Amino acid sequence: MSLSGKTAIVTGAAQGIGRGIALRLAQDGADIVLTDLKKDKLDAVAADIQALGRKTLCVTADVSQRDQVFSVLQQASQAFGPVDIMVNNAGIAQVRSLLEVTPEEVETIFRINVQGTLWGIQAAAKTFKAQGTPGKIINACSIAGHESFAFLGIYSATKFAVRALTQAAAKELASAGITVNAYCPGVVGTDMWTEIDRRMAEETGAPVGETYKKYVEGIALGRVETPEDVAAFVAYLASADANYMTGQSVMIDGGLVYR
Ligand SMILES: NC(=O)C1=CN([C@@H]2O[C@H](COP(=O)(O)OP(=O)(O)OC[C@H]3O[C@@H](n4cnc5c(N)ncnc54)[C@H](O)[C@@H]3O)[C@@H](O)[C@H]2O)C=CC1
Ligand SMILES: CC(=O)C(C)=O
Repeated sequence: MSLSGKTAIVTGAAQGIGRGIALRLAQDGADIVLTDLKKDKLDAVAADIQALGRKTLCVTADVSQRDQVFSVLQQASQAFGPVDIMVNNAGIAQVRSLLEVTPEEVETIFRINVQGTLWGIQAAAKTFKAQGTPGKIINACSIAGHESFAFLGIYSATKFAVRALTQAAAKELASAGITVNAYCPGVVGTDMWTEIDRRMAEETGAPVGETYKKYVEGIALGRVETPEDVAAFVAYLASADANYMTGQSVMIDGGLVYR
């Protein structure tokens, strides 16, 4: 489905799933506003997208800071005019026992994964309403937003919260023609999983590589997920083909968690 003439914003676009989504939406015809904390990596993704003939804008921003997220939307509008698609992808993982996790650690992950998504929903919805246009908001949830995992309890709680925000935002924004959905990947071979595996080894004493292997063995389709697998589904959510869908957090995990 063509996204020609559309402008999309992708947070956490410097690497991993966000990079994959940005490239796929550009392949489908959208101009892309890329935002992340990592300026150099953003510039490299922008170069790849420009090679596809699409326009880009890179904005360094921290999604946990509401004013920075609103500034991204403002800069996007100034550069490209109306914004059509907001992908709230940025997030961090955390491997910690529930008995040991500290208030500071809980606060950090909730500020990024939950508040970061909320500020993205707010800024995008206010922009779409001011433009008087429909729009699509797409959030990064996870299999961990449907089933909580040991030593990933706080991370899972943030993703359950993303699912709650997705449902409430869909209900609040439907009358404005704004749809809100979320993608729920399983085990995607990005830096996030390298770090989860490393920290699982520290927390549980499992050999490095063991946790990753165990999770991957549970995937019915028998292979690790790629950013492109996730991006293909996000491209559908961003397209007119998904116009009648809202409030859903859908598994795209190769068959790992069944709901
Ligand atoms: N890798 C996986 O297996 C899965 C990932 N997800 C979710 O998908 C999203 C992307 O994950 P990955 O690409 O794997 O992670 P990643 O760690 O490879 O990339 C995350 C990106 O987000 C950026 N980021 C982190 N904190 C930020 C902040 N405060 N402000 C702006 N940017 C920030 C990082 O700089 C990085 O470029 C996350 O929300 C994650 O929770 C969900 C399910 C599975
Ligand atoms: C990183 C993630 O969302 C998991 C545990 O699948």
